[in-house]
Amino acid sequence: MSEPTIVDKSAAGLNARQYHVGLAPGEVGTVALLPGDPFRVPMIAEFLTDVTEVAHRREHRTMTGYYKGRLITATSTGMGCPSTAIAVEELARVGVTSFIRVGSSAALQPGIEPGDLLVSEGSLRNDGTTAAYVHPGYPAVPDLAVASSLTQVARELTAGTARRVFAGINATDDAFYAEGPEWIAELSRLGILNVEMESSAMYVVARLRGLRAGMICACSSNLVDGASLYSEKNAALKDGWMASIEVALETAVRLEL
Ligand SMILES: O=P(O)(O)O[C@H]1O[C@H](CO)[C@@H](O)[C@H]1O
Ligand SMILES: O=c1cc[nH]c(=O)[nH]1
Repeated sequence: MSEPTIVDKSAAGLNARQYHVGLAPGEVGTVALLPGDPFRVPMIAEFLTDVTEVAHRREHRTMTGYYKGRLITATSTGMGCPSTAIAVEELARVGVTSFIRVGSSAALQPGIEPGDLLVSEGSLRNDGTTAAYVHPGYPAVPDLAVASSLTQVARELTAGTARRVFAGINATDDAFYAEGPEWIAELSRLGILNVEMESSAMYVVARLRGLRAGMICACSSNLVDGASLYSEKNAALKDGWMASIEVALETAVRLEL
């Protein structure tokens, strides 16, 4: 029997239109904002001029446009680490070098309200995707300059408003409905600020590929204060998303990402 010809995925399709995101080199800029939800990509486009919808395949919708003269790309990751890792890998192949996730996330410390802003200083990797890439002890961390700028800009843009800014370590979970009371209490006891489902994959893939990444989320609920996704205060989330998008765009401009 002849030897099998094993495909090397790290070499296949490098300069091609990418299989999942549907983008080709030259169609995007160097910085991408990454919301989870495809319906939030047009919310980012509201801040941009000369907007083009470049592609929409599966959960990955992409629009480009200009913010203060800088070409910005917005691509949705879908929910969870598997599709986020694919989006980061494929966006990197077509020219993106910096990623800022603008998401929603549940708070794990008391006193944080829906709509408040949460900047990530690192992620507890409770996901399966990054385990496929790296050793269990490998850290999932943002680019330090990006994280620090997100915090600084968020504080500046929210000064004098009711919206507050928190910075700290988040958790990245795989299973939204497996977050039971014991797990929530354990994360809170460890001082974890908030939980979401994508950042660990974005951070690990970005570090492995020599790229920059950061995350700013709007608080969607508070799992230790009884504010669930189904509570009335959730209306504040949309304003929080818009605020987080503006912070990410300003960061892209200031750091020339
Ligand atoms: O609103 P997005 O950015 O999707 O983020 C959060 O919302 C989803 C869960 O409701 C997960 O994707 C989680 O990370
Ligand atoms: O993982 C997540 C993300 C948002 N909200 C939650 O309750 N859990």
